[in-house]
Amino acid sequence: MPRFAANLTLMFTEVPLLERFAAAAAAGFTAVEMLFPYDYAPGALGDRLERHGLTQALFNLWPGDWASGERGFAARPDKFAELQDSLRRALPYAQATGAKRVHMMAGIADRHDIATVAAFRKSLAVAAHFFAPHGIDVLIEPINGRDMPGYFLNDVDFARDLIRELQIPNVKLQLDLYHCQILHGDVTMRLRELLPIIGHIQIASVPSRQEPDGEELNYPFLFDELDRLGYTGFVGCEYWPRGDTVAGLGWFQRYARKTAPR
Ligand SMILES: O=C(O)C(=O)[C@@H](O)CO
Ligand SMILES: [Mg+2]
Repeated sequence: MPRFAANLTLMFTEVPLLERFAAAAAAGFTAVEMLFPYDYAPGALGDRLERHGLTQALFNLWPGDWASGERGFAARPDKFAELQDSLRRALPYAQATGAKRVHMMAGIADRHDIATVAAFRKSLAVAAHFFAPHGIDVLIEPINGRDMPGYFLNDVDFARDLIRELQIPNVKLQLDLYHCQILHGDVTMRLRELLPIIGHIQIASVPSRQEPDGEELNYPFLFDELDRLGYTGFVGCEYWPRGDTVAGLGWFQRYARKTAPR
């Protein structure tokens, strides 16, 4: 059975972020993820995880000024200092939460430019080297251009080829099935092919990016497929609830932890 992680940036927004840990545990989740933890003290997050018996599956490196359009630095030759700073900034959060994977965003950049590709390769090598002693994987995620116009990493095959070519053991693919379906389709065959390099999976319905309980993708089939493939990682629920988060968890009932959290 897949191990689901509630995305606390998108889910349980009925309450402030630090209270979402309790809400996720009460709903039967055993793991959580979030986009950016940097507004909170690392210890405060670690404390909530411990208190509610939760595992932190993932968080993102600091992406720069999101409001002004920044979406990470990894493919930005002009932002290498910021990329290095984002690694140092993430480490205390990984240590306090026990997260074993971080998502490194590529940034807004042209993927067909030699300099941006070179910067991305360099950033991956540097980040992987930085996190390897801590047992942390660096993930890259192809994101569709409708949601994130101009984003560098907008092709699953490009990410696959790069990961295979680099052969850095702690560089892996974050396969968000929502983006994969919009970008390419053929999700099941991609899961089968990419399993050896997948470090994290995320889900949402397509096209609404809401509960994974209808529309284009047949999630019960895909969850069973993950079992058939022997996927042991996490599945991040990165979707916008249609309304109340708990009311929308009908799809999750067969996977929820039944015993009360600590
Ligand atoms: O947009 C997504 O999909 C993500 O997983 C985020 O980490 C980046 O916005
Ligand atoms: Mg995602």
